[in-house]
Amino acid sequence: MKPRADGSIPPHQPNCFGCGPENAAGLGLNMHVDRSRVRADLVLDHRHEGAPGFAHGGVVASALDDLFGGVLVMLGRAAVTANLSVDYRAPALLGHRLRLTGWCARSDGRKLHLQGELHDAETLVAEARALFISVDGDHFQRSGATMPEEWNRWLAPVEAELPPSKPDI
Ligand SMILES: CCCCCCCC/C=C\CCCCCCCC(=O)SCCNC(=O)CCNC(=O)[C@H](O)C(C)(C)COP(=O)(O)OP(=O)(O)OC[C@H]1O[C@@H](n2cnc3c(N)ncnc32)[C@H](O)[C@@H]1OP(=O)(O)O
Repeated sequence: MKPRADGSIPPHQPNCFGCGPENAAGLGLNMHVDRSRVRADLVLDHRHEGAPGFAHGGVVASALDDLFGGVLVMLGRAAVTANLSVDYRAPALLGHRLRLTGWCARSDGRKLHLQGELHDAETLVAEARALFISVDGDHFQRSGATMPEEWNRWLAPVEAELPPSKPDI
C-alpha cells in the first residue's frame, strides 16, 4: 500500500474505523500527503459528542491514531500503535472543520516516533505523540480475518532507518 499518484492515501481497509468508507460508524478520514506530512480534514457531529457540543476525547485520540496509520502508508512501513499520548489543548467543537496533521519525528529500528496535531483554524486543539512498532504479516494473522490483498506487499519487515518527516514550515 502506498499513496496514490495524486497524494491521497487509500483507506487502510474498507471497514477501518478511521478511514474506511464502508464503516457506517467510522470517522471517514480522507488523508493525503502534503510534503513530508499527512493531513486530513475532520468534521465531528452528535455521534461523537462527549460534553454537550464538544467531541469526546476518545474520538479525538482515535482520529490522531488513524492519522498516524496514514503516516505509515506515507513511510511504507507496517506498524502498530504501542503507545499514544494526547494533550488536549482546547475543546474540539462539533460541526467545525478540524485539520489533522501528522509526521514521523524519528525512527529507531522497529520504533517509529510519530507526532500529530489537531487544529480548528489557528487554534491548537490537541497534540499527540505515539510510539509505533513495526510488525510483519504474522501480527495480523491472529484475528483469523482475511487480510487485504495489497497488505501482503506492504508487510515485509523493514529495518532501514527512515528520514524524519517533521514539518518544514
Ligand atoms: C495500515 C495499513 C496497511 C497495512 C498494514 C498494517 C499496518 C497498520 C496497522 C493497522 C492498520 C489500521 C489502523 C492504523 C492506525 C491505527 C493503528 C492501530 O490502531 S494499531 C492497533 C492498536 N495496537 C495494537 O494492537 C498493538 C498491540 N501490541 C502488540 O501487538 C505488541 O505489544 C507490539 C507489536 C507493539 C510489540 O510487541 P513485540 O513482541 O513485537 O515487541 P517488543 O519486544 O515487546 O517491543 C519492541 C520494542 O518496543 C518497545 N515497546 C513496546 N511497547 C512499548 C510501549 N508501550 N512503550 C514503550 N516502549 C515500548 C519495547 O520495549 C522494545 O524495545 P527494545 O527493542 O527492547 O528497545
